[in-house]
Amino acid sequence: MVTMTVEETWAAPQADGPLEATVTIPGSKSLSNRYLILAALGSRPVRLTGLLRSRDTDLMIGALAALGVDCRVDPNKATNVTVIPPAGGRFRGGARVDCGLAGTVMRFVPGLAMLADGPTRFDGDEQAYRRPMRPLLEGLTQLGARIEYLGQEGFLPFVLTPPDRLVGREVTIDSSASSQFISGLLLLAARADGPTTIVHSGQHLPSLPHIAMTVEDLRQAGVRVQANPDRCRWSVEGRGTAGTGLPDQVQVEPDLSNAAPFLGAALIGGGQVSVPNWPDHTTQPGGLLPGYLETIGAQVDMVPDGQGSPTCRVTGGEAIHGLGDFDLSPAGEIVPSIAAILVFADGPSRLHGIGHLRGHETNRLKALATEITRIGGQARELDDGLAIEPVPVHRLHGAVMETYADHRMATFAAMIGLRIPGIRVRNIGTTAKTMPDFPGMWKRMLAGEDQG
Ligand SMILES: O=C(O)C1=C[C@@H](OP(=O)(O)O)[C@@H](O)[C@H](O)C1
Ligand SMILES: C=C(OP(=O)(O)O)C(=O)O
Repeated sequence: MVTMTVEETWAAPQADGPLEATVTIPGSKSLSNRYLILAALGSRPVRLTGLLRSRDTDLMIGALAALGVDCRVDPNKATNVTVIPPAGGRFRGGARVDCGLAGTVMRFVPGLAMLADGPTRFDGDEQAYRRPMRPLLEGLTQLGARIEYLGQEGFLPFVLTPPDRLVGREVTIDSSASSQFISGLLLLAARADGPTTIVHSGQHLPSLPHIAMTVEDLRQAGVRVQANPDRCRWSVEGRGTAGTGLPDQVQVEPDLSNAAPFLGAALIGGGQVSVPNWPDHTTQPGGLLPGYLETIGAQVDMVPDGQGSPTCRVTGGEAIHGLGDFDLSPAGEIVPSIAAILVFADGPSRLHGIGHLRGHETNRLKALATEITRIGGQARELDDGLAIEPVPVHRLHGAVMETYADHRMATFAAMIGLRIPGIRVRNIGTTAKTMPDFPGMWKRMLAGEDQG
């Protein structure tokens, strides 16, 4: 294990007065990586604009390149990328795919490997070896794949050998550990010969907005999908080698989950933070954020912007309220940001429906309980979530906070540091998983520099 001195940690800046900032948020990780996959599954070049460029999307671009997809980055603007699928829609076998710690890469790219002309080897960060993979790989096995596990069964690393031909059929998996298993199968099903029906057999299904996002993006790519989330069934028209047909150019929405630390800062630090280009309609779970923040005590205004989408302006209120018993299963990925705000609440919160966060970048329930306790707060894991009790702010104190290679634990710690002096953060660079320059953006927000 690498140990770090205090000097190597990042001193989280405190808010020394009410915030007054406009922050432009880079493209959505989830949309960027879906569009990259959907473009690769098509038969014509697609130009993606406003694409997120961060570790997770660069890993996706690297994975596509390894499989024979030509991804051309605009030399004048790195967020514009043209994706050129391989001729005939057949991906290059014999590839090695590095998934890093990216759920979207490890759960979506094996689908592409089903259409390759040879086996593909999947590997990733050591920490990724603990992220669940088995239900996805069982689904792919039902579609004809052969999986050879190279480490622990059910986890990375593994080799996937594709079937000679991908034929649609009914596939049943338990997706309670991650919605990404269903999304990965849905994306691939667009290229099957004949229809595919995907059935979820488990009790709980997290992150339903992310599944709705996959369905909407497939439809945008001309693929017919019947979605019955209430019955846990999704059917996809298989378009065979005709593949998907995204428009020639697709603009990516800002990442609304990455907006959460900045908008949440207005509650913790006081004042106002605005995020421009807030989509009028979105499938991103971050679309639920304005409503959550209002419940917690913020004032939220959607300020019209004349021509484009409105600006979301969040103003911190007098008090921060606990959420009581609250189901966060639709928006698990923003739990660390919500939790950071709730540390300062005047009442308790019991966040439910998020047991699957134990299989995220790290065991987030354990990490959040540990880090809240470390600064003098009170939190404990629940079977399906996290309980946070109010503690007077003068009892909270500085500490060196761990981030567990988890970008959202790093932004969580930065949020805590807005109000508590002496917070230092280990490995702030881990935020590069989904945000290219979080420390710079945070500093500019605190300085009130307009990033709009
Ligand atoms: O499909 C996606 O883009 C995602 C789905 C969610 O995964 P889980 O269902 O595993 O939480 C989310 O947490 C993750 O950040 C991104
Ligand atoms: C869970 C997350 O990421 P991943 O796509 O790696 O699952 C996340 O970003 O919060």
